[in-house]
Parts: sequence; structure tokens; C-alpha cells
Amino acid sequence: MASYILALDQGTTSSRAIVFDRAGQIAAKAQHPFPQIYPQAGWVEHDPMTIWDTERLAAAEAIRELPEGSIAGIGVTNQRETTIVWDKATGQPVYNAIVWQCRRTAELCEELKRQGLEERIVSTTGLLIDAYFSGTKIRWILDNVPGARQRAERGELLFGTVETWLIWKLTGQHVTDYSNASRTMLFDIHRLCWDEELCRLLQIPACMLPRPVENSAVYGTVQPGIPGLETLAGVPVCAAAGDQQAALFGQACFHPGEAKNTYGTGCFTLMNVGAEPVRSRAGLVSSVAWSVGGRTTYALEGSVFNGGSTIQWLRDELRLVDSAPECDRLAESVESSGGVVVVPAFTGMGAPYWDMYARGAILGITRGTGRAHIARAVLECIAYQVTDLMLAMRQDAGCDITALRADGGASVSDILMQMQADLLRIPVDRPAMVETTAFGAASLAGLACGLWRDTEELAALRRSQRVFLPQRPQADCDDEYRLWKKAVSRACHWAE
Ligand SMILES: Nc1ncnc2c1ncn2[C@@H]1O[C@H](COP(=O)(O)OP(=O)(O)O)[C@@H](O)[C@H]1O
Ligand SMILES: O=P(O)(O)OC[C@H](O)CO
Repeated sequence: MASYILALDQGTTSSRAIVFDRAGQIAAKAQHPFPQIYPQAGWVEHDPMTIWDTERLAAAEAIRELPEGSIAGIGVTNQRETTIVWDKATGQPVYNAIVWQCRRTAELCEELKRQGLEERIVSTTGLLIDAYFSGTKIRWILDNVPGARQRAERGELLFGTVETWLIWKLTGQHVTDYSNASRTMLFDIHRLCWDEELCRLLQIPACMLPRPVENSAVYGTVQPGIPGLETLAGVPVCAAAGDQQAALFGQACFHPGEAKNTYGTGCFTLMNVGAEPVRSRAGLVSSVAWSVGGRTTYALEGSVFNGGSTIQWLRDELRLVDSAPECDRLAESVESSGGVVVVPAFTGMGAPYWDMYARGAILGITRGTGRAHIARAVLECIAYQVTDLMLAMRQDAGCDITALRADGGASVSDILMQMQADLLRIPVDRPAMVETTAFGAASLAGLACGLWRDTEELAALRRSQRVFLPQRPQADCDDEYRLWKKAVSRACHWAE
């Protein structure tokens, strides 16, 4: 009997596939990393065919041991904003995928700001004007790939973010879900449709855009004859969501005020704000979290570009530690960072500062500063940045946030989780099942194909592995946070 869900989790550095059973437990999984392409400083690309091949292989490996007919439905979740344009007839991409981190359209964004479009874009799309989002990346491809604009205008080219590309490869349908569409800078998050005027202003032909759809619905079925996926032919692809929104769903943040942070390479804090988007005054953005059964839920989001990557920098560039767990042990060997503050503005600062010209800094060093103090300051700077986001959320939403759910690679660090609880003065809750992104996609798919009844049933599947409660005196934490804010002010506008 079909009682498993396959989640395809296509991330920035690897393609993963995870099979979940009805109890929300992992039955099988597979993962394939793939190369990053850096054609110039600040540019980041992926090969769309490699994205598809690695995801297809991961799926084939994950289902290999399962009897035929056991997958009830497939959910797709993905690195968001990453932009692919391909030929409708041949399926050939016209250019590499332009990755969310890519800064090549920064100048075009400055131009849009000079044209006074900021208010129009914020009020319609919930986003700020930034090279992070897909709109200017599509425009770049149309302006720079010979013949692309004419072909797009003739209706020969299709655009998609990564879920659109994968669903098109699997089913032949050209769709995007509302949560991913929300990240393009072209989507009206209130009316849930493309904004024709914004498309015109950005010179993007509407005929290349996918059809926006809900997050939990049958979009199509897997086509026969896909190598490695032959046994999936006819299985419905019935959910899609951007990876951060999927993690919010997978963490069972179903009620307004519930929030999660993913501690990965970067950090992404999302809070469920309910049935209406919240206009941020504090440097956050608004997106559709999900839309299920005609009911749309919105999220406030803050993204930090460098979180766990700061630990990697300590390991790979400074070589102060051999591994992330060693960083934890070293940080635990001292009681405090001894006044040292690290500001990891390697690529500027994201939310809530949005300063492209900020650069990294280590401040407060004295003759007594050792590697343990710096290791501790690195972990602290991750917790400080998430504190910045949570305080901005509290200000925007005007409500108390009573707990933070944590996931992502760096959430395994007990010391980091404890620092976070001390700074925020609320419980930080780490789940037993850490694959929250994939589980979010699986949950949305399971709702569409009847494996789970409703969100209450899904919420009951979530188990905490450990809840970290505030322990240190609040006055000490507040003093240290003030020092962080002072350090950030020194690092901002540095490269101007
Ligand atoms: N024991 C640990 N302590 C602290 N950080 C860790 C630990 N293990 C892994 N990390 C961090 O987790 C990050 C990777 O998280 P992951 O969720 O896999 O990232 P992504 O999905 O962004 O590629 C790395 O930056 C790494 O520094
Ligand atoms: O693939 P991840 O986990 O690094 O997530 C990337 C985000 O979706 C970018 O917005």
C-alpha cells in the first residue's frame, strides 16, 4: 500500500531525497553534493542539468529498497530565488542557474531604487529591492544571453525557480507555488498573482512565467521513462514550498507568533504572522508561508548571510579549529569571550541592517585574547544576529514571541543554543527529527494525498529533543548584546 511520502530537498550545496513514513520518521535518504560555479567575484551559478541529475539520482537511491507502489506522493522543496530560464521545446537551459547569493544585479537594483520603485515593490511583493531576489536575475539573462529576449517574447522560453524546474522535469507542468513566487519581486502577495506592471517595468514577458499554485495540491504525475525513477511513473507531485517556508511548516509553526530559525550556512528566521501579511518597519520581508485549501498564511522573514559559515571560516581560513565540534569545545573552555566581538560581515550585512558595504571585524582584542575567546565570539555572533532578527520581529508583529524552534546544521551545538536562549530570554526548542525542511514538504504532500488529515495531526508528530531555557543573568546578556550593536556600527559602511 502507498504509505510513504518522498520529499525532494534541493539545497544550495546538495540535492537530497528523504522518504518519510506515516509516523513522520525517516525510512530512507540519499544526498548528492554538486559543484558551485564562481565565474567572477560575487557571482554564483549552478548547472541546471546537474541540479536535476543529482536530485534524480538522490530520489532513485532513496526509493531503491522500497517495494514498488509504496510512494503515495512527492513534495518538492528548494533553495529559493535561484533563477533558471530554458527552452520550452528542447528543455535546454539558455544559461546557468543564477544562484540566490549572486550579486551581479546589484547595480540594476540601485537603478530601480533611483527610479523610486522601492515603495511600489515593498507594498506589492513584501520584499525590498535586492539582488537576492529573482526578478533582476531573469532580466539579466534576457539582457545578456544573445537572442534570449526575442525568444522569450515569442513564447519560446520558460522561467522557473528550482521547484518549477524540477516539477517541469518530473511532470511536464509549468507551475510555481506561492511561497517560491513570493521571492521573485514580481508576485503580488496580496492578490496571489503576478504583477503585470512590475513585469513590464522589469521588462520580463509574462508568457515565460509559471502558473502560481497552492502549496498542497496535485500539480501533475511523474512521467514514465525517467531514468532511475521508472517505478514512480504516475505518482502525484502534490506539494512544493521554498525551503525556509517548508522548515516553518515542518517545525509545526502553525499558529501566529510561532517562529523558527534555521542555523545553516546562513540563518533564516521566519515567524507565522497569520492570514494577513505584516508590513515590516524594521528591515524584515514578508512572504507567503503557505496556502492550503484556499487559506493563505503569511510569514515575516529575516535572513542573515553568514551564520555557520563563520565557523567554517574559523576552520578553513584562520585554521583555529579542525572542526565545528572543536569550535564548541574550545568555546566551552572559557567563561566568556573576554570582551571580543566578531562581526561576520564577509558579504555585507543582511537583515535587519541591509548594508552591502559592511565588512567583517574582530573587535575588543587584548594581550590576553586567545583562540578560545575568538571561538566563543564566533558562536556568539551567530546568536546575536538571530537576536537582531527576533527583536525586529517582535517590533513588527507587536506581539511577544514565546519560543524559538531551532534547526539546521549548527543547531546541534548545545553551547550555541544556550547562548540563544540566554539572549532572547525564551525557550529554544530543538526537535528530535532535524530534517524539518524535507518534512515540511512531505507534510504538505501528505495532506494533499490523504496520508495526514490536518495540521493538528502533524503537530502531534513533532517531538522536542531538548529545550534550552535562559540561565545566565539578563543584565549580563543585555550588556554583551549592547557591545555587539556597538561593534556592528563600527563594521557598517566600511567598504563605501
Ligand atoms: N557541531 C557543530 N557546532 C556548530 N556548528 C556546526 C556543527 N556542525 C555543523 N555546524 C555548522 O552547520 C553549518 C551547515 O549547516 P547545514 O544546515 O547543513 O547548511 P546548509 O543547508 O546551509 O548548507 C556549517 O556552516 C557548520 O559550520
Ligand atoms: O539551500 P539553503 O538551505 O542554503 O537555503 C537557501 C535559501 O532558500 C535562500 O533564500
